[in-house]
Amino acid sequence: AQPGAVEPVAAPMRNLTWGQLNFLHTTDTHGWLGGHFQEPQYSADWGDYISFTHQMRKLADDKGSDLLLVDTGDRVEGNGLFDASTPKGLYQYDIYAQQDVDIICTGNHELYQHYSIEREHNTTLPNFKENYVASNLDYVDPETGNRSPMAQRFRRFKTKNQGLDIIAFGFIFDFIGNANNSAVQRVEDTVKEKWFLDVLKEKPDVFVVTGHVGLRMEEFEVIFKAMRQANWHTPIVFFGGHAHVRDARRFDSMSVALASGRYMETVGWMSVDGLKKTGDVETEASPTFTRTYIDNNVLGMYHHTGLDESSFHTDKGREVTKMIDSARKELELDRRFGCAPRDYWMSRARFNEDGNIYKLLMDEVFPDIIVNEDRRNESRLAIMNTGGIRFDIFKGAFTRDTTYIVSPFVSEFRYVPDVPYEIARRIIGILNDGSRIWASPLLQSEIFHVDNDVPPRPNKFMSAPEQQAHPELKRDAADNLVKKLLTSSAGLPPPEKPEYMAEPQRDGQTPLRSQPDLIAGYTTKDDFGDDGDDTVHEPLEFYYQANAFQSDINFPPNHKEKPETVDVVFIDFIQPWIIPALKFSGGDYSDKDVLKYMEGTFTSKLAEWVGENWQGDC
Ligand SMILES: O=c1ccn([C@@H]2O[C@H](COP(=O)(O)O)[C@@H](O)[C@H]2O)c(=O)[nH]1
Repeated sequence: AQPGAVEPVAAPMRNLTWGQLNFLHTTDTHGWLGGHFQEPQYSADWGDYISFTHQMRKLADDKGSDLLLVDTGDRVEGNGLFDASTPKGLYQYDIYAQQDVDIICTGNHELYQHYSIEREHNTTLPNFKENYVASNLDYVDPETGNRSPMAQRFRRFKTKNQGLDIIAFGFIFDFIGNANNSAVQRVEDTVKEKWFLDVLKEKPDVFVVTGHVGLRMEEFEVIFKAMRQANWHTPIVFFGGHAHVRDARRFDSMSVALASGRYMETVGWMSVDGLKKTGDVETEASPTFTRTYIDNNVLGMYHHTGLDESSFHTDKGREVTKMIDSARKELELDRRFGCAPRDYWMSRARFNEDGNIYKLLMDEVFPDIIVNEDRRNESRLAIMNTGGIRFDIFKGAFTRDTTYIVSPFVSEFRYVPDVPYEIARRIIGILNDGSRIWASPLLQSEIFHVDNDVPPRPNKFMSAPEQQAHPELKRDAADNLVKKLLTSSAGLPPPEKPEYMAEPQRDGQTPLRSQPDLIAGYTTKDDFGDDGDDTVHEPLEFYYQANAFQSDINFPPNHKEKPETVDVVFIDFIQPWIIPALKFSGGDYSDKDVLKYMEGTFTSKLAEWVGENWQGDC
């Protein structure tokens, strides 16, 4: 682990089950190759992971089984190691490439910016060559406009020890926010293509579908159905991501899926037994599957390899730890901007209570930072999406690294000037509407006048991915909130607590037992049961948060008086929802009415604010 990281403590552990074919899975690492400095249970770095995979491959060789490494994208954006350099990723791509990943695909974060698509194409692709699979993603040459597959559409190979015949795919969900030097083909169209249908006629021992796709998203369903229609008898193992959660899903008796969390907190383990090898007598495979979510720390890695501090680490692993350490120093990631006076949580505190990160932004940060000198005296509503915040703030040093961990995006603030307050006040309620208005075709044609075939995106995409993945039961609670928001006079969350804020939610998590030696962490419940986490944890609390939050700035001091008009200021990422929400509120606005509000990104403004306001000791 990195120097300065807090040491992990031993915790009650569950063992891994090995099979014929085994997988280690990372996803949504978002630049956290240095591990977590303030959370010991996730403190292993990419160098430790390299030592771990080396030792696990040795174990596989000894057992005569096979081990494959899979990564399902979103390797970039979310940590100083990637975001703090100019250009972004100056050190990250090289550090990441020290790992031998057998199957790797692309996430949406590799595609938001023109620049990161170029890096994916000219760096990650050559680094991983035939291991990189892009089943529904094309690269568009910025000079010629020519479109060609980002990488091969599928990969066929034999495993090292048993010669198992594998066909692997690499999908991305139907993402539409990509820069124009890439093109994502809809999954439902891809599975109808001749090349795909031809591959399904083959009879490998296993299909491995990697995808930057949440396990409960429709895209995996579509792929599964298309595959089973063409091929009834081959086991299929899916590896997904994007939702930032630990999850496992059973599609049928021969097909399962695994998702392995986020931010290098989790290394996913999947084992498959009962496979039939090509050439075996013509009987059907009757595979069995196991899954484990490994907490990313060296004590767990020692446990699973049966090694210790003196025998576990490899020269290469140590070398990569040094690469990370020196990159962090070059980037001055430990440079302290201020000291957070307490913890601020994204979902471990209620939306409107002290200690909630959005409350901190609404009440303290936005009124200070959302200022355009020429319009300083105008009343304004400043709106941002909760998903724009990516991580909690822990009490103590707030560093250059923390800035990017909390806010990695390059988003700026825009505004629509002089909007009648009667219209503007409704926006926040509509952004947080938990009903299905955003999916309604009527709304699309009658209110938004959308004449192309791209419907308004569901408004839950403004919230944090972890929450987007939460199951249906939250919808009713969200609907109740919306009713209150829409009828409340300011369009702000009403003063009384909506029902769902009253008690913490723990779906996806099962309380285990309360033991004094347990540390708080994931207690996952998936289609396999509730014994998936390798470390037995005390459950974390989870409170549902709104999609977007709002600060009323420079309002008349007497709260009963309302301004005639306000500037509607918002983070640029949510413009696709702000304009429809304005229309829905009765305002005839379009993208043409949107102007830049001020210089600087939210990220840079947050760092400045911390520097000016959190100058205590830590
Ligand atoms: O510029 C951006 C990009 C993304 N977001 C938020 O992130 C999620 C998507 O996160 P994944 O890591 O891809 O799952 C998106 O829904 C937004 O909530 C953002 O706010 N700004």
